[in-house]
Amino acid sequence: MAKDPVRVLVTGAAGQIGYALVPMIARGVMLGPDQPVILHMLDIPPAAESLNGVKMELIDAAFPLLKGVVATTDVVEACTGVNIAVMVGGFPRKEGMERKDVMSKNVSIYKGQASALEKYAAANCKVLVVANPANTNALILKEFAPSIPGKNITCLTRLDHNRALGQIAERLNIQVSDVKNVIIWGNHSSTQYPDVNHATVKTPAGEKPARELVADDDWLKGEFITTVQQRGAAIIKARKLSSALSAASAACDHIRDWVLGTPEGTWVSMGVYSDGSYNVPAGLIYSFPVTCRDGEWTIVQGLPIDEFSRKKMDATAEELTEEKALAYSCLS
Ligand SMILES: NC(=O)c1ccc[n+]([C@@H]2O[C@H](COP(=O)([O-])OP(=O)(O)OC[C@H]3O[C@@H](n4cnc5c(N)ncnc54)[C@H](O)[C@@H]3O)[C@@H](O)[C@H]2O)c1
Ligand SMILES: O=C(O)C[C@H](O)C(=O)O
Repeated sequence: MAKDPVRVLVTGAAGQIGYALVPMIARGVMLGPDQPVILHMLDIPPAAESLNGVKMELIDAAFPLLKGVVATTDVVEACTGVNIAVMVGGFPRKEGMERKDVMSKNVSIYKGQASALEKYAAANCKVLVVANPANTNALILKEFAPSIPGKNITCLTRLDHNRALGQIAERLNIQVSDVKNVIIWGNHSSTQYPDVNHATVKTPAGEKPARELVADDDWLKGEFITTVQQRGAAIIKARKLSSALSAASAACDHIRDWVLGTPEGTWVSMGVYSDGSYNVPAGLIYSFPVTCRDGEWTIVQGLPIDEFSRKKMDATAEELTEEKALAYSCLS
């Protein structure tokens, strides 16, 4: 029997991530090849004509899974009945800026849209915040939508996770699909901690620790970490625009694994609210290793943390605590 369509909201849908993301969703990349979807696309009035152009292209692409398109500048219409909300709307940073430099513009958007989601989205709507500063926007959304279960509000660090997999694969000259279980801890910012201590690589002789195969601690503790931390800035420098296709693809990976589950023996990184695991201050939206099953994420517990990792995990938590205070000062 055909499945009922799932309503997926993409805010900022006329922007560059939106333009890459909506065809992926309509093709089944996010929710699977047998899951019909109805796309809800929100943008602001100056982008209305462009948003309508995206709608025209979606119709022209004749996607078999796409059962309807709502393109609107009305936040209530956009949020009504949605099962999944991918929050991309906001302003990207430009060359030379840190992600928190877009804080004052973006957090107020998230405060406003929190109420609309709370009132009009479907019960149990899953929310993914992509717009920067992603963790803090998600925190604001969570705090201003108290009736949405905290577990349903997440932010995107899967792009950083995928970047880390990519760097290990490039270094070892192997397929990226043979690398797994890297971790991004903390903020989607230059203080994030990409951790390979538990990562493994599939080899003809079985799974081996990535650290052992790379066999270069200086690189793993130095250039590997800074490359992943600074990758967003490197893309902006190269394209004069921030990452879009990789961000859209990572957003699909995040929702797909959350809804359909992570493969056995594999974890992924998601920005989720901290319950105090790994001594991360409770209540922050912090990136952890998680497994997903039956539509719920669970933080992977019990991983040994060495002193090097501890310092980096604490530094990124501290930045998130500061960002939270800054966000509230922008809102007041
Ligand atoms: N978390 C991540 O991994 C990650 C990766 C890449 C980009 N980003 C962030 O995603 C965001 C979007 O990036 P982009 O390159 O698509 O930017 P963009 O400027 O191309 O698109 C953003 C869109 O949001 C719209 N918008 C602005 N205010 C809005 C509002 N109140 N409601 C709805 N829509 C609104 C704009 O009109 C625009 O169409 C940025 O904040 C960027 O920094 C995050
Ligand atoms: O770095 C940015 O500002 C965009 C995005 O967060 C990224 O990581 O590519």
